This record gives sequence, C-alpha cells and structure tokens, in this order.
Amino acid sequence: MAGTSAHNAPPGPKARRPVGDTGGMSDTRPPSALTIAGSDSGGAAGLEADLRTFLTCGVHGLVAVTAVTVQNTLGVHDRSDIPPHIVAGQIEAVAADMGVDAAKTGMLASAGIIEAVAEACERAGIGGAAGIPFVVDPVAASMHGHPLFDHAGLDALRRFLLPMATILTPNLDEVRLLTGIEVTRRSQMRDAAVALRELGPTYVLVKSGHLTDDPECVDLLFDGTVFTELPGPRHDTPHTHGAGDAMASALTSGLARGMSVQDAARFGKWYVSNAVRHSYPMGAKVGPVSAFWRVAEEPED
Ligand SMILES: Nc1ncnc2c1ncn2[C@@H]1O[C@H](COP(=O)(O)OP(=O)(O)O)[C@@H](O)[C@H]1O
Ligand SMILES: Cc1ncc(COP(=O)(O)OP(=O)(O)O)c(N)n1
Repeated sequence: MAGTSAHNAPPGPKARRPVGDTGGMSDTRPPSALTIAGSDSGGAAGLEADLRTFLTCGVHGLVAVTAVTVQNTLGVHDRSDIPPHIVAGQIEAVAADMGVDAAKTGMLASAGIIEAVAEACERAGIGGAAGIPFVVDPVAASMHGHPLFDHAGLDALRRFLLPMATILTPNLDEVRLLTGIEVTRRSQMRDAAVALRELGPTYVLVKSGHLTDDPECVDLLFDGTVFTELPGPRHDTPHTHGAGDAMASALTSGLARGMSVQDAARFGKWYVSNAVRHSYPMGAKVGPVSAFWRVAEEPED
C-alpha cells in the first residue's frame, strides 16, 4: 500500500489555518463530532484533547462528560464519575438539537456509564450497521497504569459497545485485555486484529505506539477481509501523552467530514504523527502531544 508519511498531506485538510475557519462569520453549519469522555485536568488527554483536535480539524466539538479526573503528568490522583443518566442526557440533548455527524468514546469510567452510553447512542442513531459513524477507543488505563474503568466495565464494553462500533481503536495493552493476545512484534498485530473484530466492530485499528523497539510506528487497519498498514516514522520523544486521543479524535473528525473509514484512519495517523513530532515537555514526566502545529499564525495586522 502506498504510505502516508507525516510530511505528506493525507486525504483531507492540509492548510495551517483550521479547516472551516473562513476568518469571518458564516451561516454554514460545520460538521460536528461528539466525544463521550472524561476530563483530564492536565489538558493532554481526555475530552480536552478531543475538543482541541476537533477544532483543528475543522469540526465543531460536542461533549458528554463521563468523569472528572485529577490528573497531571505524574498520574491520575483522584476522580469523580458523572451519574449515568447525566451522561446519557448530554448525548441525547446534543443529538436531538444540534446533530452529530460522528461520535467517539474515551474514558467511560464504569459499567453503569457504558450501558447508559450504549442505550443513549442507540436512541440517537449513533453506531450500528447503518448508524452515525461511531469510534470506540477502549481507554482502559492512563499511561501511568491507573485504571480508567473496572472489570465490570470491560464486560460491559464487550457486551454493549463493541457490537455498535464502526471502528475500535485499542492500544496494545487494551488488545491484551480484550483478547488475551500479547503483541510484542508488528507481525503479531494481524492475529490480534482478527480476534478483536470477532468482538463485533466493523473495523479494527490496532495502534503500534507501544512497540518501542520497532524503528517505525505502523498501525494496522482491518475490515474483516483486507489488512491496511498505516505507516509512519517513530518520533524519538518521550512526550506522547494524549497520542491515543489525538489519533481517535482526528479519525472521528475525518468521519464527521464525510471521509470513508479508510481515509479517516489515514488522516488520523497523519494527524497524530505530526502531533507527536511537535510534542513538548511540560510537567515532571510525559508531556503532551501538540495541536499547535495546526493553528493558524496570528495575522500581521
Ligand atoms: N513515538 C511515536 N512516533 C510516532 N507516532 C506515535 C508514537 N507513539 C505513538 N504514536 C502513534 O500515536 C497513536 C497512539 O499510539 P499508542 O501509544 O499505541 O496508543 P495510546 O496512546 O492509546 O496508548 C498511534 O497512531 C501511534 O502510531
Ligand atoms: C480523562 C482521560 N482520558 C483518557 C486518557 C488516556 O489518554 P490516551 O490518549 O488514550 O492515552 P495516552 O496516550 O495519554 O497514554 C487519560 N489519561 N485521561
């Protein structure tokens, strides 16, 4: 397959000025994407990363908050989960009034929230065979190993959400949790993708960030028949906090803008590769990936 390098423009937006920003007022409704996710007080991951990504991909961001975390680069120190009916209410309120062109999940916190999200999404026509594109990022833990849902959450994810997913985007820890398959080499990603697809999603995208001995960072997309490699360089930086969210929310933006799943996945990979390439130190440990590279320069006047 022809590769998409971080430096070649992918299908989709390529201007430095955010797509959709005309520099003035507009009566045109931009595409919209809904994130169903937790808040990261450090602003690197979670709904903060998703909204930032949506904006810089020319998409209006809608939010259903699932939890508030007390988080910085040292870890997740505390959290408070939002009641399930409030999470569901947020989804239904924005879907009914403003319209959702694509949706994604991040931290879902508990089995109760997962069940409420699945029911609300079904009522809103999100996910399923002919529904609004639905990206399920099965965020199980922070990069420091702090769990972002419990064992019952894993069961609920399998039962209620994976069968509704247009595309499932696990990292390699999440692959192990969901399938029991330990991926330590690129060649093992195909078996993992096959096992994951049996859990119900239409597409699977296995992320390769954790294969740190691999000189490249090649994610794998699988549609049940065809494997598509999403190649890219492995950038030599310790600052990758929020990479998973940036990838999934750029992919969601692509879907909201009407791209095919294949093109949106390529766009997501291109976006996150640049986000990692421009990441920066902040705090004592792992710093955030960047969205600044997508923001327009300030005008001269
Ligand atoms: N050092 C890196 N250089 C380039 N891309 C990276 C790097 N680390 C992660 N990525 C990309 O960021 C995305 C998230 O990767 P991964 O670390 O596997 O997931 P998560 O952030 O959910 O743990 C993937 O698309 C992966 O290819
Ligand atoms: C509130 C919240 N949501 C998600 C994460 C994990 O973010 P993600 O981008 O998937 O993972 P890292 O790349 O940061 O490992 C989080 N930490 N907090």
